[in-house]
Amino acid sequence: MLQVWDAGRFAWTAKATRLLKQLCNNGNFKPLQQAAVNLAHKGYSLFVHLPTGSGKSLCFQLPAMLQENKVTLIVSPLKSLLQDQMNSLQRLQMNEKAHFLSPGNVSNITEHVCMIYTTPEMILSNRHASSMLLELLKEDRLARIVLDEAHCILEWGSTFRPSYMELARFYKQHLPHIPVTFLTATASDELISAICRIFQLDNIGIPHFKDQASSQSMVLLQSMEDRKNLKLQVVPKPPNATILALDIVRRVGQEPTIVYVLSQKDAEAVAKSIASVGGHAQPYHAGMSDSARKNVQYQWMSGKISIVCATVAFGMGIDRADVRHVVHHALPLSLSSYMQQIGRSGRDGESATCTLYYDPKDVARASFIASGDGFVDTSTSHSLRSVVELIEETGCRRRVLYAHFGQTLDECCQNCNCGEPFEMDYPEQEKPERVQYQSSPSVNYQVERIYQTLQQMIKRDQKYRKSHGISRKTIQVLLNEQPRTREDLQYIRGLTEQQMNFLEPHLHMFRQKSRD
Ligand SMILES: Nc1ncnc2c1ncn2[C@@H]1O[C@H](COP(=O)(O)OP(=O)(O)OP(=O)(O)O)[C@@H](O)[C@H]1O
Repeated sequence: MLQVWDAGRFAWTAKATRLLKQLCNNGNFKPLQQAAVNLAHKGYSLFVHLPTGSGKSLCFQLPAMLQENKVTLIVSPLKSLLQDQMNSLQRLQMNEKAHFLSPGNVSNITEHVCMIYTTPEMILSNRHASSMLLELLKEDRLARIVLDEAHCILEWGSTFRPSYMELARFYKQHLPHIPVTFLTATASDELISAICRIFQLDNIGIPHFKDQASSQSMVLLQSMEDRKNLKLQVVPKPPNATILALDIVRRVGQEPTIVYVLSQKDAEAVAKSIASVGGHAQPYHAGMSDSARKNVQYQWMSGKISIVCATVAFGMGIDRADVRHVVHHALPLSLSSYMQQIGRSGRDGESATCTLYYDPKDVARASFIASGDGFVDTSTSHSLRSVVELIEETGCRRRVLYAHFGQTLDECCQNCNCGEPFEMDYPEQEKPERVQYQSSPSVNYQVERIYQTLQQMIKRDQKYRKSHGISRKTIQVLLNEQPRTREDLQYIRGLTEQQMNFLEPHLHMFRQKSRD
């Protein structure tokens, strides 16, 4: 059914193709772009989960331009991202179609405007902006809400950007019949379900093209690229800041690098210690002035400095293809952030290295920062546990990472440092103690991983329904029994014929060795 949507057979196809040529330098549609346009034009809500650089912007720009006399509201977490979009529309001489909503620029929206770009804070805290939005709603001119970088809703919504969660409340209260498009390059199954729950949308799979569309029905369009050019490594974190700085410089040399840190203070401190050992580094974080941040970004983009020590805000929308290293100075707060951040490297297809420094002591600090208020809820601890699980993995890390996002990789990528001894060559007196892994209920992680992967597969496979899914309890039994054939499955209590059919090609999953 997806092929039907991802093709040109609709009344608006000719106009959409003309607009595409204008927007993309005579290009042709990339995979799933046409499906996004067609489904949006029909009135469905969408969750577009595509890799960075795959052309997600077109998935909302084009439907916005197709709808006459209506306006699409695009909400993005960073002003710099909004500015980039405005600049590229300007280059295409299409800037009259877009309006950048800021405190000094709420009125003067001309009749040519079909896209209003803004931040969540602007809608929620600027009285003029919210009443303008409600006015558009009253006049039936609000076509759609687009939430760019949708993973921020959960990852930031409960901590340092509460306006993301408030936006969901605003939506439910005032705009529940307006279709939404969520865009992100990283989304786990859990994130997608949580967003459906928060926005009260039904994830309906791929609809039949004759179905009656509804804004409450959300269609998930996703594909993930297996970025084999990224070498994933986890190394123990030297206990001393100078030795750590030296180690970073030794690894990255003069090559374009982003070092992700957990706090603004860390960004300053790490940049300083890298600079003190000869690296060309500068900090980048939200506590700096706009001009200071722009200056660092410029220096880095133009090659004047090679290393940016940054908080999570850096990277989104930074379009530099030749980043050779992403270094995690501390734990990423979730696998979605990790995926998003490593995805900034090697976008030119050349090899790049993603190095995560791990000290078990960092887990407590990361939980504290992730919780915002020091209160660690289950979703925060679950996200962090998945990160620790990836670090602890003795097999292929890429496999674990992709499984979290519902994708099965059959073989080790041969490009992660799995199986390597977890030791480094530090000066004798500074040598960190061998990292003691915290004992963890790995079997449960394994169950969860397989459960998420199977859930994802069942959703994609039209032969099966949700009810054919396998419970966590049964997965645990299957892990214990390790069935090899369809016949073996018949001895597992409670499995239906359909479940056995579904499981049969995936029995290898239950033979992965548990690490308890
Ligand atoms: N169909 C197409 N043909 C040619 N170029 C395209 C097409 N779609 C998008 N592009 C171009 O690809 C580039 C990346 O597009 P875009 O910024 O929308 O990607 P993205 O998926 O939003 O990436 P990110 O996750 O990094 O924000 C842009 O320069 C855009 O003009």
